[in-house]
Amino acid sequence: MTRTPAPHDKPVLEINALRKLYRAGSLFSGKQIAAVDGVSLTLDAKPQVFSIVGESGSGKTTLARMILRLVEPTSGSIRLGGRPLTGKDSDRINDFEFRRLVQPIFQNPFEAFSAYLPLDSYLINTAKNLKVAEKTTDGADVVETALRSVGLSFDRVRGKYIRQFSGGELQRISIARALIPSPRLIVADEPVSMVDASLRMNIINLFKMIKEETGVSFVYITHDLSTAYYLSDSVVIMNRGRVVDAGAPQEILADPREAYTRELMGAIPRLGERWPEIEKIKAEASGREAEPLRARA
Ligand SMILES: Nc1ncnc2c1ncn2[C@@H]1O[C@H](COP(=O)(O)OP(=O)(O)OP(=O)(O)O)[C@@H](O)[C@H]1O
Repeated sequence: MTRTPAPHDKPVLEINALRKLYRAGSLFSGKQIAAVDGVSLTLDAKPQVFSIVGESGSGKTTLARMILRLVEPTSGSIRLGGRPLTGKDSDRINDFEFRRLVQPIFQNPFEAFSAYLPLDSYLINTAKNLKVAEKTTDGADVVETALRSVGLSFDRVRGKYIRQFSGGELQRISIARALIPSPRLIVADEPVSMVDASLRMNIINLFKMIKEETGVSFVYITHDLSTAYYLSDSVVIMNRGRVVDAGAPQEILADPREAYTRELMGAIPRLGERWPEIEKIKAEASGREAEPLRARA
Protein backbone atom coordinates (compact mmCIF):
# COMPACT_ATOMS: atom_id res chain seq x y z
CA MET A 1 0.00 0.00 0.00
CA THR A 2 1.50 3.30 -0.98
CA ARG A 3 -1.02 5.92 0.06
CA THR A 4 0.54 8.57 2.25
CA PRO A 5 -1.48 9.64 5.27
CA ALA A 6 -2.92 13.13 4.78
CA PRO A 7 -1.84 15.50 7.55
CA HIS A 8 -4.64 16.76 9.80
CA ASP A 9 -4.53 19.18 12.68
CA LYS A 10 -8.11 19.16 14.02
CA PRO A 11 -9.21 16.27 16.25
CA VAL A 12 -10.71 13.38 14.31
CA LEU A 13 -13.66 13.27 16.66
CA GLU A 14 -14.94 15.47 19.50
CA ILE A 15 -17.94 14.22 21.41
CA ASN A 16 -19.44 16.54 23.97
CA ALA A 17 -22.07 15.71 26.61
CA LEU A 18 -23.77 13.23 24.28
CA ARG A 19 -27.05 11.69 25.42
CA LYS A 20 -29.56 9.33 23.94
CA LEU A 21 -32.80 8.65 25.75
CA TYR A 22 -35.12 5.83 24.77
CA ARG A 23 -38.63 5.25 25.99
CA ALA A 24 -38.73 2.33 28.42
CA GLY A 25 -41.77 0.18 29.11
CA SER A 26 -45.16 0.77 27.50
CA LEU A 27 -46.06 3.60 25.16
CA PHE A 28 -47.83 5.44 27.95
CA SER A 29 -45.46 4.77 30.86
CA GLY A 30 -43.49 7.98 30.28
CA LYS A 31 -40.36 6.25 31.58
CA GLN A 32 -37.08 6.79 29.79
CA ILE A 33 -33.75 5.03 29.76
CA ALA A 34 -30.49 6.85 29.04
CA ALA A 35 -28.68 4.47 26.67
CA VAL A 36 -25.86 7.03 26.48
CA ASP A 37 -25.72 9.49 29.33
CA GLY A 38 -23.45 12.50 29.00
CA VAL A 39 -20.47 11.01 27.15
CA SER A 40 -17.59 13.34 26.24
CA LEU A 41 -14.43 12.15 24.52
CA THR A 42 -11.84 13.32 22.00
CA LEU A 43 -9.78 11.46 19.41
CA ASP A 44 -6.92 13.78 18.58
CA ALA A 45 -5.57 14.20 15.05
CA LYS A 46 -3.00 11.41 15.28
CA PRO A 47 -4.09 8.15 13.59
CA GLN A 48 -5.17 5.83 16.36
CA VAL A 49 -7.34 2.95 17.49
CA PHE A 50 -9.75 4.19 20.13
CA SER A 51 -11.65 1.40 21.85
CA ILE A 52 -15.00 1.64 23.58
CA VAL A 53 -15.37 -1.34 25.88
CA GLY A 54 -18.35 -2.41 27.97
CA GLU A 55 -20.73 -5.20 28.81
CA SER A 56 -23.91 -5.82 26.87
CA GLY A 57 -26.32 -2.93 27.48
CA SER A 58 -23.60 -0.43 28.47
CA GLY A 59 -24.49 1.85 25.54
CA LYS A 60 -21.54 1.31 23.23
CA THR A 61 -23.59 0.38 20.14
CA THR A 62 -25.87 3.38 20.66
CA LEU A 63 -22.78 5.60 20.89
CA ALA A 64 -21.33 4.03 17.72
CA ARG A 65 -24.63 4.49 15.90
CA MET A 66 -24.74 8.16 16.84
CA ILE A 67 -21.19 8.61 15.48
CA LEU A 68 -22.38 6.83 12.30
CA ARG A 69 -25.44 9.12 12.11
CA LEU A 70 -27.76 6.10 12.29
CA VAL A 71 -29.26 7.36 15.55
CA GLU A 72 -30.09 10.99 16.33
CA PRO A 73 -28.70 12.17 19.70
CA THR A 74 -31.20 13.52 22.23
CA SER A 75 -28.66 16.20 23.20
CA GLY A 76 -24.95 16.97 23.03
CA SER A 77 -22.72 17.30 19.99
CA ILE A 78 -20.34 15.39 17.74
CA ARG A 79 -17.68 17.09 15.62
CA LEU A 80 -15.51 15.47 12.98
CA GLY A 81 -12.32 17.23 11.93
CA GLY A 82 -13.64 20.34 13.69
CA ARG A 83 -16.99 20.37 11.84
CA PRO A 84 -20.38 19.43 13.30
CA LEU A 85 -21.92 16.06 12.48
CA THR A 86 -25.03 16.86 14.48
CA GLY A 87 -27.37 19.83 14.78
CA LYS A 88 -28.47 22.43 12.25
CA ASP A 89 -25.28 24.46 11.86
CA SER A 90 -24.70 25.61 8.24
CA ASP A 91 -21.19 24.10 8.47
CA ARG A 92 -22.64 20.64 9.24
CA ILE A 93 -21.00 17.83 7.26
CA ASN A 94 -23.42 16.74 4.53
CA ASP A 95 -24.34 13.12 3.84
CA PHE A 96 -22.01 12.69 0.88
CA GLU A 97 -19.02 14.20 2.72
CA PHE A 98 -19.89 12.04 5.69
CA ARG A 99 -19.74 8.80 3.68
CA ARG A 100 -16.34 9.80 2.34
CA LEU A 101 -15.03 10.62 5.81
CA VAL A 102 -16.56 7.95 8.04
CA GLN A 103 -17.10 4.30 7.20
CA PRO A 104 -18.68 1.51 9.25
CA ILE A 105 -17.70 -2.10 9.77
CA PHE A 106 -20.44 -4.15 11.38
CA GLN A 107 -20.55 -7.34 13.38
CA ASN A 108 -22.13 -9.51 10.70
CA PRO A 109 -20.24 -9.27 7.40
CA PHE A 110 -22.99 -11.23 5.60
CA GLU A 111 -25.32 -8.27 6.15
CA ALA A 112 -22.83 -5.77 4.74
CA PHE A 113 -23.33 -6.78 1.09
CA SER A 114 -26.14 -7.60 -1.30
CA ALA A 115 -26.68 -11.35 -1.73
CA TYR A 116 -27.71 -10.78 -5.37
CA LEU A 117 -24.79 -8.76 -6.68
CA PRO A 118 -21.31 -10.14 -7.37
CA LEU A 119 -18.86 -8.61 -4.92
CA ASP A 120 -16.70 -6.98 -7.59
CA SER A 121 -19.76 -5.10 -8.94
CA TYR A 122 -20.75 -4.12 -5.42
CA LEU A 123 -17.29 -2.73 -4.66
CA ILE A 124 -17.05 -0.89 -7.97
CA ASN A 125 -20.48 0.65 -7.38
CA THR A 126 -19.24 1.81 -3.98
CA ALA A 127 -16.23 3.48 -5.62
CA LYS A 128 -18.47 5.13 -8.21
CA ASN A 129 -21.12 6.27 -5.75
CA LEU A 130 -18.48 7.79 -3.52
CA LYS A 131 -16.89 9.39 -6.61
CA VAL A 132 -13.46 7.95 -5.89
CA ALA A 133 -13.18 6.07 -9.19
CA GLU A 134 -10.73 7.50 -11.70
CA LYS A 135 -12.59 8.50 -14.89
CA THR A 136 -10.36 6.24 -16.99
CA THR A 137 -10.50 3.07 -14.91
CA ASP A 138 -14.11 2.76 -13.68
CA GLY A 139 -12.94 2.19 -10.09
CA ALA A 140 -11.26 -1.19 -10.55
CA ASP A 141 -7.87 0.24 -9.55
CA VAL A 142 -9.26 1.78 -6.34
CA VAL A 143 -10.99 -1.49 -5.48
CA GLU A 144 -7.84 -3.49 -6.24
CA THR A 145 -5.78 -1.25 -3.91
CA ALA A 146 -8.37 -1.61 -1.15
CA LEU A 147 -8.51 -5.41 -1.56
CA ARG A 148 -4.73 -5.69 -1.54
CA SER A 149 -4.69 -3.78 1.76
CA VAL A 150 -6.55 -6.72 3.30
CA GLY A 151 -4.53 -9.44 1.56
CA LEU A 152 -7.02 -10.14 -1.25
CA SER A 153 -7.24 -9.20 -4.92
CA PHE A 154 -9.80 -8.19 -7.52
CA ASP A 155 -9.44 -11.59 -9.21
CA ARG A 156 -10.36 -13.33 -5.96
CA VAL A 157 -13.77 -11.58 -5.81
CA ARG A 158 -14.53 -11.22 -9.51
CA GLY A 159 -18.00 -12.62 -10.35
CA LYS A 160 -18.41 -14.18 -6.89
CA TYR A 161 -21.29 -13.79 -4.44
CA ILE A 162 -21.21 -13.56 -0.65
CA ARG A 163 -22.19 -17.21 -0.23
CA GLN A 164 -18.87 -18.19 -1.82
CA PHE A 165 -16.84 -16.65 1.02
CA SER A 166 -16.19 -17.52 4.64
CA GLY A 167 -17.15 -15.06 7.39
CA GLY A 168 -13.49 -14.13 7.93
CA GLU A 169 -12.92 -13.44 4.22
CA LEU A 170 -16.12 -11.42 4.00
CA GLN A 171 -15.12 -9.34 7.01
CA ARG A 172 -11.83 -8.60 5.25
CA ILE A 173 -13.80 -7.60 2.14
CA SER A 174 -15.99 -5.31 4.25
CA ILE A 175 -12.81 -3.69 5.61
CA ALA A 176 -11.68 -3.22 1.99
CA ARG A 177 -15.08 -1.68 1.16
CA ALA A 178 -14.66 0.74 4.06
CA LEU A 179 -11.20 1.73 2.76
CA ILE A 180 -12.42 2.62 -0.74
CA PRO A 181 -13.00 6.35 -0.04
CA SER A 182 -9.79 6.63 2.09
CA PRO A 183 -11.89 7.70 5.07
CA ARG A 184 -10.61 9.59 8.09
CA LEU A 185 -12.44 7.34 10.55
CA ILE A 186 -13.68 3.74 10.57
CA VAL A 187 -16.23 2.77 13.22
CA ALA A 188 -16.07 -0.99 13.80
CA ASP A 189 -18.82 -2.40 16.02
CA GLU A 190 -17.83 -5.85 17.38
CA PRO A 191 -16.09 -6.62 14.06
CA VAL A 192 -14.59 -9.94 15.15
CA SER A 193 -17.28 -11.39 17.37
CA MET A 194 -18.79 -13.41 14.49
CA VAL A 195 -15.47 -14.38 12.95
CA ASP A 196 -13.89 -17.77 13.60
CA ALA A 197 -11.68 -17.60 16.70
CA SER A 198 -8.64 -18.68 14.68
CA LEU A 199 -9.02 -15.69 12.32
CA ARG A 200 -9.77 -13.00 14.90
CA MET A 201 -6.19 -11.92 15.49
CA ASN A 202 -5.67 -11.84 11.76
CA ILE A 203 -8.39 -9.18 11.42
CA ILE A 204 -7.24 -7.33 14.54
CA ASN A 205 -3.71 -7.18 13.12
CA LEU A 206 -5.13 -5.83 9.87
CA PHE A 207 -6.60 -2.85 11.75
CA LYS A 208 -3.18 -2.07 13.22
CA MET A 209 -1.46 -2.32 9.88
CA ILE A 210 -4.10 -0.24 8.07
CA LYS A 211 -3.88 2.48 10.72
CA GLU A 212 -0.13 2.68 10.29
CA GLU A 213 -0.14 2.56 6.50
CA THR A 214 -3.12 4.74 5.59
CA GLY A 215 -3.42 7.08 8.59
CA VAL A 216 -7.09 6.19 9.17
CA SER A 217 -8.30 6.14 12.79
CA PHE A 218 -10.56 3.45 14.21
CA VAL A 219 -13.27 3.51 16.83
CA TYR A 220 -13.30 -0.13 17.94
CA ILE A 221 -16.41 -1.17 19.86
CA THR A 222 -16.08 -4.36 21.84
CA HIS A 223 -16.95 -6.25 24.99
CA ASP A 224 -13.53 -7.91 24.78
CA LEU A 225 -10.93 -6.12 26.87
CA SER A 226 -8.12 -8.41 25.70
CA THR A 227 -8.32 -7.44 22.00
CA ALA A 228 -8.87 -3.79 23.01
CA TYR A 229 -5.71 -3.98 25.12
CA TYR A 230 -3.69 -5.41 22.26
CA LEU A 231 -5.01 -3.12 19.54
CA SER A 232 -5.73 0.26 21.11
CA ASP A 233 -3.92 3.52 21.64
CA SER A 234 -6.72 4.63 24.00
CA VAL A 235 -9.58 2.88 25.74
CA VAL A 236 -12.77 4.09 27.40
CA ILE A 237 -14.81 1.78 29.58
CA MET A 238 -18.58 2.29 29.48
CA ASN A 239 -21.12 1.25 32.08
CA ARG A 240 -24.83 2.15 32.04
CA GLY A 241 -24.38 4.76 29.37
CA ARG A 242 -21.47 6.54 31.04
CA VAL A 243 -17.70 6.54 30.62
CA VAL A 244 -16.33 5.16 33.88
CA ASP A 245 -12.65 4.79 33.01
CA ALA A 246 -10.42 6.17 30.25
CA GLY A 247 -6.75 6.15 29.28
CA ALA A 248 -4.02 4.17 27.59
CA PRO A 249 -4.80 0.44 27.82
CA GLN A 250 -1.70 -0.30 29.90
CA GLU A 251 -2.71 2.38 32.45
CA ILE A 252 -6.27 1.15 32.73
CA LEU A 253 -5.33 -2.47 33.18
CA ALA A 254 -2.43 -1.78 35.52
CA ASP A 255 -4.54 0.41 37.76
CA PRO A 256 -8.28 0.16 37.04
CA ARG A 257 -9.95 3.15 38.70
CA GLU A 258 -13.39 1.61 38.83
CA ALA A 259 -14.68 -1.59 40.38
CA TYR A 260 -16.61 -2.08 37.13
CA THR A 261 -13.36 -2.19 35.12
CA ARG A 262 -11.99 -4.79 37.51
CA GLU A 263 -15.20 -6.78 37.10
CA LEU A 264 -14.92 -6.54 33.32
CA MET A 265 -11.34 -7.81 33.51
CA GLY A 266 -12.41 -10.71 35.68
CA ALA A 267 -15.54 -11.39 33.64
CA ILE A 268 -13.73 -12.20 30.42
CA PRO A 269 -13.81 -15.97 30.55
CA ARG A 270 -10.93 -16.60 28.17
CA LEU A 271 -8.73 -13.74 29.27
CA GLY A 272 -6.19 -16.11 30.79
CA GLU A 273 -6.01 -18.15 27.60
CA ARG A 274 -5.96 -15.35 25.11
CA TRP A 275 -3.41 -13.00 26.57
CA PRO A 276 -0.53 -15.44 26.17
CA GLU A 277 -1.79 -15.88 22.61
CA ILE A 278 -1.49 -12.12 22.11
CA GLU A 279 1.98 -12.10 23.69
CA LYS A 280 2.99 -14.86 21.28
CA ILE A 281 1.72 -12.90 18.28
CA LYS A 282 3.54 -9.78 19.47
CA ALA A 283 6.72 -11.80 19.98
CA GLU A 284 6.46 -13.35 16.51
CA ALA A 285 6.04 -9.89 15.02
CA SER A 286 9.18 -8.62 16.75
CA GLY A 287 11.20 -11.81 16.18
CA ARG A 288 11.82 -12.56 19.87
CA GLU A 289 10.76 -15.30 22.29
CA ALA A 290 7.37 -14.87 23.97
CA GLU A 291 7.89 -13.59 27.51
CA PRO A 292 5.73 -14.78 30.37
CA LEU A 293 2.83 -12.37 30.92
CA ARG A 294 3.25 -10.06 33.89
CA ALA A 295 -0.23 -9.96 35.38
CA ARG A 296 -1.40 -6.63 36.70
CA ALA A 297 -4.93 -7.47 37.79
N1 LIG B 1 -34.05 1.32 20.01
C1 LIG B 1 -34.05 1.18 21.35
N2 LIG B 1 -35.17 1.35 22.09
C2 LIG B 1 -35.17 1.22 23.42
N3 LIG B 1 -34.07 0.92 24.15
C3 LIG B 1 -32.92 0.73 23.49
C4 LIG B 1 -32.84 0.85 22.06
N4 LIG B 1 -31.54 0.60 21.69
C5 LIG B 1 -30.87 0.34 22.82
N5 LIG B 1 -31.67 0.43 23.90
C6 LIG B 1 -31.29 0.22 25.30
O1 LIG B 1 -30.19 1.08 25.57
C7 LIG B 1 -29.23 0.41 26.39
C8 LIG B 1 -27.88 0.39 25.70
O2 LIG B 1 -27.98 -0.45 24.55
P1 LIG B 1 -26.78 -0.67 23.52
O3 LIG B 1 -27.23 -1.62 22.47
O4 LIG B 1 -26.26 0.65 23.09
O5 LIG B 1 -25.68 -1.34 24.46
P2 LIG B 1 -24.42 -2.22 24.06
O6 LIG B 1 -23.40 -1.97 25.11
O7 LIG B 1 -24.03 -1.96 22.68
O8 LIG B 1 -24.98 -3.69 24.19
P3 LIG B 1 -24.83 -4.92 23.14
O9 LIG B 1 -23.38 -5.27 23.17
O10 LIG B 1 -25.71 -5.97 23.72
O11 LIG B 1 -25.31 -4.39 21.82
C9 LIG B 1 -29.79 -0.97 26.68
O12 LIG B 1 -30.46 -0.92 27.92
C10 LIG B 1 -30.78 -1.20 25.55
O13 LIG B 1 -31.83 -2.05 25.95
